[in-house]
Amino acid sequence: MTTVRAGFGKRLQDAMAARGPLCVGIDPHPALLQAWGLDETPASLERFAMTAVEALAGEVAVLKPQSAFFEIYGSAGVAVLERVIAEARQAGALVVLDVKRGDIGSTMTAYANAYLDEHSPLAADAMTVSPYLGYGSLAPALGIAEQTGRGVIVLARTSNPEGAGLQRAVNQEERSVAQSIVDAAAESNAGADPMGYVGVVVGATLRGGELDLSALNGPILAPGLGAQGGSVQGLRAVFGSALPHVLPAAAREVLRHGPGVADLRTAAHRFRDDLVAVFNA
Ligand SMILES: O=c1ccn([C@@H]2O[C@H](COP(=O)(O)O)[C@@H](O)[C@H]2O)c(=O)[nH]1
Repeated sequence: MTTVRAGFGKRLQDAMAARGPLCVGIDPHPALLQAWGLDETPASLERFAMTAVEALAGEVAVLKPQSAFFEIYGSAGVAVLERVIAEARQAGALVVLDVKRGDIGSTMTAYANAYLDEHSPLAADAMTVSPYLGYGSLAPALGIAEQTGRGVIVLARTSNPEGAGLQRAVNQEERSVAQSIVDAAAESNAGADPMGYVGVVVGATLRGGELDLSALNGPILAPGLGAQGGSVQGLRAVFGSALPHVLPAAAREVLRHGPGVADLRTAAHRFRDDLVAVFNA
């Protein structure tokens, strides 16, 4: 295990300051492949994903490949994912691998080694994890992330409508499940400056005021912009004073402008400029 530079919180803050607060998802949906004139083969997957990397990795703060869309193609798809991660990082983007893993501790160690260890071909800057087996079960991933200067981003209050029933349920301490995840992440980040390595996912599709994010001291990944109905203009209402820690994310909203590299870049720049205006308002 090799330690990389500064911690993930600091690296993310620097990237957002330099390139703007935008994370673009690399989600090779079958419908997007078709819209780009591509078929559903590993060669087309590679063409799609590497075009997105070429257009965006030198421009935006974070790229977030969605592992599922690569896994569809088996080992050929995973090989493309390896290339996406390596070349995006080489071009200066931070890579958050959206894999949403979560398991008992011993297996969690293996997942963390797969996605966060420097020597793994799939090592990203951060991975998404599911806390459904309990926040404590994520400890191996938190440990490896902290030691290697990487991040872990924990599902808290997701962007999809089906998440509400489970995530808004109230526990014995009268905290919602989502709030208890935010509170646990806040404990992991305590004392970190400028912010810690444990992020949470909170959808950009939510109404404001549901969660207290004031003590988190970590990144807030906010998917759901565009295709899922979340709006850039609505971000301040959703996140309030936590907005400086928010990393807004969109995949289809940017990728639908392909397959031209220049068109993708222009769409990302426009999106980023809209976000900067809202963050600075
Ligand atoms: O709460 C969540 C957590 C993750 N996602 C992922 O983000 C992208 C969203 O894609 P869009 O095209 O911008 O809708 C996708 O990979 C999801 O798995 C999320 O949407 N919500």
